Amino acid sequence: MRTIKIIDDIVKDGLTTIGEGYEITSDVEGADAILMRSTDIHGMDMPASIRCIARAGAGVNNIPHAELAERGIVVFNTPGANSNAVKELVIGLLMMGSRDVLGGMQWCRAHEDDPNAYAEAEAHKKAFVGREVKGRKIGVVGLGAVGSKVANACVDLGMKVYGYDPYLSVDHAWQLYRDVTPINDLDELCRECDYLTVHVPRKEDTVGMIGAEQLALLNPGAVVLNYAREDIIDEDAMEAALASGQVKQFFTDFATPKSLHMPRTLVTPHSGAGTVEAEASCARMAVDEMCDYLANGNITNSVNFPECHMGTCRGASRIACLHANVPNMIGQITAILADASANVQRMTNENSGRAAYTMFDTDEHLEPQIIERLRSIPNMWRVRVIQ
Ligand SMILES: NC(=O)c1ccc[n+]([C@@H]2O[C@H](COP(=O)([O-])OP(=O)(O)OC[C@H]3O[C@@H](n4cnc5c(N)ncnc54)[C@H](O)[C@@H]3O)[C@@H](O)[C@H]2O)c1
Ligand SMILES: O=C(O)[C@H](O)COP(=O)(O)O
Repeated sequence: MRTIKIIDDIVKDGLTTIGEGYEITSDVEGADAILMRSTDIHGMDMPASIRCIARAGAGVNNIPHAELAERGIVVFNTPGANSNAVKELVIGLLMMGSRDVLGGMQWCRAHEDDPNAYAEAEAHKKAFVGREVKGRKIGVVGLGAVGSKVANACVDLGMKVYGYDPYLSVDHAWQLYRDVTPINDLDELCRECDYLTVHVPRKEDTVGMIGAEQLALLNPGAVVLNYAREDIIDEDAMEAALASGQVKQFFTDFATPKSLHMPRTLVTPHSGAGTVEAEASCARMAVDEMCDYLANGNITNSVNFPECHMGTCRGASRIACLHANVPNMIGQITAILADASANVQRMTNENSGRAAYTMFDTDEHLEPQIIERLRSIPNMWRVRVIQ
């Protein structure tokens, strides 16, 4: 029986693909895997039993995945599974930023006991006149699963859409409408934008990437949206831009002590991915990735190990080696197997960044001392006997 510790609120619907042979445990100690969302687990005492962590969602800045790789723990996320939810909310807020919807509604509510409200509303409605997004310029920072959908939706709304993403994947490039103009320079993207929206992961080069300089390049009275992470946009710079009127309205998904007190800032409680559909599809994808890894050693959508697929084990045994991406690892592994006269049926090796993964099926079970020899290879992070 393999055990899974669930951290965070994972919807029941999303757990339906957990098959037989798995049980949910309340204790992380001794668990095989963790299924989680946004809880920050930096500094968590990670039990040696944990083999993988599946993050039901996109952002993994809450997980020390590089460090965990060296402990042989595979971290998964669920690319794209909540991107439509974020897109829909961002587009809704874009509309709110163009028309003072909230102000108008508040005015009406404030007049609920006024018998002349109907006539007064007619007289007052001029105060809530907005502008149309059609023909306006929007800059989209990050054109991944969310950004590409937002960019395309803005094209559909008749906006002039510009995108900045130096690491744009081929898949996302294929998904982008031709009307989205790529810009290779962030400042150039920001210049004269009426709207700016950020959709990048939180990492070293994205923290604070939108600062005073970038905000000053927007058209006066611009609307800015942050549905990525709280510190992609420098909060001090945003506060100053709101105070000066350079930014007319700021929408953010992050209720930081500062954002909650900034003028003309509408804060949502990290609800970008908050739809029943997105929660279920993230959880299902995370569960599938986790179960396939625990049962078969296959790796799909890991952020700290390469993709690796060998289907189910066809031999007597399947061994997975998680190790550093350095020369001569395969040489050392195969030398030990040759020494043991082990017949390898199938073998695969993949690498990405600092990590590599070697998996093989053998005709017979390997003796425990052979497994120990594999474990003792320098730079070997973990050896799993899967079957
Ligand atoms: N508010 C929410 O509930 C919510 C929901 C989903 C995602 N997010 C956040 O949004 C981020 C993006 O989500 P996604 O699903 O689109 O991820 P994604 O990985 O599909 O897309 C991220 C894109 O950012 C690009 N990028 C990376 N570094 C960049 C840089 N320095 N400059 C410009 N572009 C850069 C990548 O090339 C990629 O195309 C997530 O990492 C997460 O932090 C928030
Ligand atoms: O990165 C993500 O996918 C979002 O921020 C959603 O986070 P959540 O799973 O905590 O809603």
